[in-house]
Amino acid sequence: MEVKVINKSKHELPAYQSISAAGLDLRANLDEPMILRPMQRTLVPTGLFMELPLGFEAQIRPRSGLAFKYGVTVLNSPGTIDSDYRGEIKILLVNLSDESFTIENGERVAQMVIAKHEQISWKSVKVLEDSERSAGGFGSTGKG
Ligand SMILES: O=c1ccn([C@H]2C[C@H](O)[C@@H](COP(=O)(O)OP(=O)(O)OP(=O)(O)O)O2)c(=O)[nH]1
Ligand SMILES: [Mg+2]
Repeated sequence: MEVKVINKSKHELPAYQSISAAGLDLRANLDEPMILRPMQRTLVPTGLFMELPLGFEAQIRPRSGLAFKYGVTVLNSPGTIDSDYRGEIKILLVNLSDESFTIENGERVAQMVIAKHEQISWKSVKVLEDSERSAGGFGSTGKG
């Protein structure tokens, strides 16, 4: 599927890093490195603008390596890019570690997965059909 994009960044368009990768790695588009102190959050610009077809969304997800090694993750994960959004794609990063993290220009700081989604219409009812689970949740099936 082709997606219209405007690339105002200093970098190449995001790419899949392997033949079957689900996510396109997104690069920080910065004039100078950004320092993210412990527990600090920031919006990282990408310089990318896109037009998703109706019925699709983009999800902004963390990169596991950054999360594991540095405690840096996407605060609103998965961030939602609506198909009618025409603004710059931004990445909401947070540093959950106890050390500062430097975001370099061009660093791949998150990944973007394009997904189909539905829009529903509500049908208000008085009763819902029962099920085996019924209202059980939040660990109701046990641990082991
Ligand atoms: O990680 C993100 C999340 C959102 N957005 C942009 C695209 C999205 O379509 C728009 C709105 O996002 P969302 O609906 O999550 O935020 P909101 O707080 O509900 O803002 P709004 O009232 O603008 O919908 O912001 C990003 O660039 N990055
Ligand atoms: Mg919203």
